[in-house]
Amino acid sequence: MSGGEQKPKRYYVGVDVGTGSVRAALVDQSGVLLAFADHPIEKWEPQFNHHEQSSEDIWAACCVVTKKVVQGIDLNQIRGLGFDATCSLVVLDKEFHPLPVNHEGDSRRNVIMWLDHRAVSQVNRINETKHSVLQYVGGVMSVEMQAPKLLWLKENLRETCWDKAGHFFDLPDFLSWKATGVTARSLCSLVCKWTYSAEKGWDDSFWKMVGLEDFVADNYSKIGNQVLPPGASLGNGLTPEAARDLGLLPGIAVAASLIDAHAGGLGVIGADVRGHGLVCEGQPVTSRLAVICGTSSCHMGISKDPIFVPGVWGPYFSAMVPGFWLNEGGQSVTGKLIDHMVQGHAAFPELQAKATARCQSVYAYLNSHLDLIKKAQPVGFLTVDLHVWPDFHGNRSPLADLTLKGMVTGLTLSQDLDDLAILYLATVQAIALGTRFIKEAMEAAGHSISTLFLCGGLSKNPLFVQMHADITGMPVVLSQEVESVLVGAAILGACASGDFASVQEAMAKMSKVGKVVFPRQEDKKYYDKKYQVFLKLVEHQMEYLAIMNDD
Ligand SMILES: Nc1ncnc2c1ncn2[C@@H]1O[C@H](COP(=O)(O)OP(=O)(O)O)[C@@H](O)[C@H]1O
Ligand SMILES: O=C(CO)[C@H](O)[C@H](O)COP(=O)(O)O
Repeated sequence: MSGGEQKPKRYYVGVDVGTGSVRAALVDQSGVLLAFADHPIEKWEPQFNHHEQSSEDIWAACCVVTKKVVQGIDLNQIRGLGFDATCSLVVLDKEFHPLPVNHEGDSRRNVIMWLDHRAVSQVNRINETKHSVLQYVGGVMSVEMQAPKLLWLKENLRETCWDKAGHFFDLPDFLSWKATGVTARSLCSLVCKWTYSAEKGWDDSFWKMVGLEDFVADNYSKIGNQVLPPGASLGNGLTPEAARDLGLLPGIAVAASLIDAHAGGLGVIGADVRGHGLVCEGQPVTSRLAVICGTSSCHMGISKDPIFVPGVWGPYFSAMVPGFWLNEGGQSVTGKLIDHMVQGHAAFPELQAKATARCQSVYAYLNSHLDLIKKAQPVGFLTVDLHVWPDFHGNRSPLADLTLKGMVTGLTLSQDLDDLAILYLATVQAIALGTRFIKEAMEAAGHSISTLFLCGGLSKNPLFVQMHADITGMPVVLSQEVESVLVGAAILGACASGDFASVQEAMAKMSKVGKVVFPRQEDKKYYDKKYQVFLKLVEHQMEYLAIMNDD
């Protein structure tokens, strides 16, 4: 190439399937987002605790957003494609057609969503086995994982679904199959949600013990017997049919995928932090906790050696950063809880009208309203007598108890906008207190965490970010690209293309620090007291349960 000529640019497409929408981005080699698009996806809740989606609807949304972000680009410059998605369960028949996961027989609804809690009896029986694989999910399997859902299908939809099924995919693996025709699964999905071990493979005795011996008999062909590390290139890349659907060229590299939280982790955890005054600058990467906050929040901590944290998923080997063990704490509803509290309040129509009049989101309006009513005190002090326990959808970590319920104490007769704003604040604080609870459990087991790296939809909320800093007492790092989960998906595509030698190299080059939010040390005493009350709330809930169950 002569001196004046520029090297052709290299781009990657990342696709992120969240709970409520699909997003795509065109990303360059330094991790800058050049184009972004999103599209909503359908959700059904046919009965309480049953949550379903459609894999065809999700794929159609992936096509819409991908076509949008590559508009006007020379397609030859797109080198790789990476997918991440929620860890929902997709069911297809032997010819790869959708099968119903519901009593109504509606085959369009062929996805049991990650937050579906239908398989309570199944997960209780699985946990009673005390099988050794349970050590690698924090000691207790979650109802949100795949084994209980598979058992539910076998026990409840034998003829219409189970007997006809040919393929059970985690959603991220469904997407990579749809793009390439390759049925290999990502190590990430299988290790985190399906009890696969990166070192030992499937454990036949587990599946036999829980009543799913069918998988052993057919050598795991329905749930995956070919496993690849995230970022590995799949088959011959994008098929001509998928290329047509997505508006890309056939043959471009497609990566083995990641669960969405894990893609967020890749997108933020490896950034160069020099020059930001952060204590983690002189510490190993294991001092960083990535917190991916969307519909749910996931707390991703890595370690060189396995750490067993009761009630926190993992340790999972190489499920996020290759060569590292991962522990994944979580809160099942966070964004969804904030939306629920705000939208269910009597003053919501007034809030909506006022926010619309100012062309603001309801959250931006509430944040400025809190600033107006706080008087001389810091905003956070408005909840001195209002406390929330946030487990409206059970506790994922560190109590691993799906029977726990939400609690609010400090209600008055008021239902005005001030009341809504303060309840919203107490809910945001409860979620941050939950993060502190998880972080302390991880530290008690051997993690040493000094810095939070936040991403996901909730990281766009400055109040949410500041409360996480103040309540945990740690600085919160936000990425330069607010859509860090998409950077993580693009890192996968970049690795599959061969443009980077390793996931670590791509992480270091493509994730960048944006803003850092430091804790207000002067408020520490107040939040320590809120934390004390927070822990009392759950203690009291358990006491109520004991009283009511006492004959
Ligand atoms: N601009 C914003 N300001 C405040 N909160 C937001 C904003 N955008 C999204 N959220 C919150 O983030 C949540 C959705 O996050 P997102 O990462 O899009 O979810 P998912 O990946 O589960 O689809 C919503 O429930 C909402 O509470
Ligand atoms: O279990 C998870 C990750 O392991 C997530 O909670 C699940 O994938 C949903 O993610 P999101 O809240 O971003 O939609």
